Amino acid sequence: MEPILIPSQHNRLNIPTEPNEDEFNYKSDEFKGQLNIDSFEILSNIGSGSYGEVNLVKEKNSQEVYAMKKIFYVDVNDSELVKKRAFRERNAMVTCNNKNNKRAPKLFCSFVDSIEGVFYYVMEYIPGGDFNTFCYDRLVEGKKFTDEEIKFYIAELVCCLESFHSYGLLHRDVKPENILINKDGHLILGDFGSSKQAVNTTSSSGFSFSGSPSSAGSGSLGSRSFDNTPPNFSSFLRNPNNSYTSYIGTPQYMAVEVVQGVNYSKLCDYWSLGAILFELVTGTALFVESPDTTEQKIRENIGNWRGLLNTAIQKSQPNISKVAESLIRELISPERKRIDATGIKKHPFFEGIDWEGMLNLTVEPPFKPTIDKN
Ligand SMILES: Nc1ncnc2c1ncn2[C@@H]1O[C@H](COP(=O)(O)OP(=O)(O)OP(=O)(O)O)[C@@H](O)[C@H]1O
Repeated sequence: MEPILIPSQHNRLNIPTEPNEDEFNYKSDEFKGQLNIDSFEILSNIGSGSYGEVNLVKEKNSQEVYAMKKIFYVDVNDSELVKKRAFRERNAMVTCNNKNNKRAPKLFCSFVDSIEGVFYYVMEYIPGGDFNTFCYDRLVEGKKFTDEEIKFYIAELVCCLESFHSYGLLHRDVKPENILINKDGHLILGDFGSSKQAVNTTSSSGFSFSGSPSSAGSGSLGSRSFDNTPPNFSSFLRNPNNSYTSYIGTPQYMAVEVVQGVNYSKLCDYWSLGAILFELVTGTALFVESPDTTEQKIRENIGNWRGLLNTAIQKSQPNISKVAESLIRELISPERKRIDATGIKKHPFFEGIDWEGMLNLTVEPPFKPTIDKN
């Protein structure tokens, strides 16, 4: 299901009509090629989403292989919104690069072709496919995830989210399709088009933060604003006065506060994690009754989450352990009560887990993808 955005909410953002190439163009230290589409040979199509497509490409000089995402911004429904998403994505990836984040695809370069109206991102190719396909295949094979497997994958996602949030970024579209599997079987968080960066609006009293409209439009923002990580960042994200209200995400995984259009914080990503946990444990989606369930109905279901969660948990007995149920209820919960990474790590569901190893990607994944060498 595609992410939903309400354009009027995004028009607050002041983005130049023509994308500023200086702000969008980016080259990592390792990348020696040209910022030009002609420097790449397209090998195959890897995937496509609502805003563009991702191809496997080879840089002609170095013969290095990359995943290239292209996003078209002319002749599309809401060009300004698409541009805004493109800058957000670019900025979030640059931030992750600067922080040497191992849980995000590395961005080698980004550039814009203003004649064709396309944004390009040249990323590290993550070859194990997406987590949605992986889960779906398991379901079709009738192989349920074991508790140990679920523990591993949810812990990996906690590490992804914790690092992302630590830079002041909210992902806002956490769903299995946006999670990639690397060659070793570790999970990597992708698709930052819906992300939001808090802005350092230094005040006389030191750091203060707001969801200022300029956050998505500034090309260098990702690398600049969090060089001085605020001491009190997590409490900012919890503070309703400083949080966000844009309606964004993918219905089935959207937190109730996002659906209701009230203030939300990084905790919206942990609701999505709870919805994924429910799916891994039960093999069914929490707020979707059938493939015919409309987006409107899903939103209504999320509004009535308490009753639906109780019924869904009852229906899933005895397949759902008490400890898994407890973690689901800590995540699919009102925002003020929901736990974040700190709380999640202490939850008995994760008893015995090596969090240090998880963080460093040294815990062996339960599954290693077979990589097609061609
Ligand atoms: N770095 C990468 N390496 C390998 N595959 C990738 C990479 N980035 C994206 N993909 C594949 O391409 C698909 C589409 O990418 P992505 O989700 O970023 O596009 P999108 O248009 O923003 O999608 P959405 O509809 O979720 O907004 C992903 O589901 C994934 O399968």
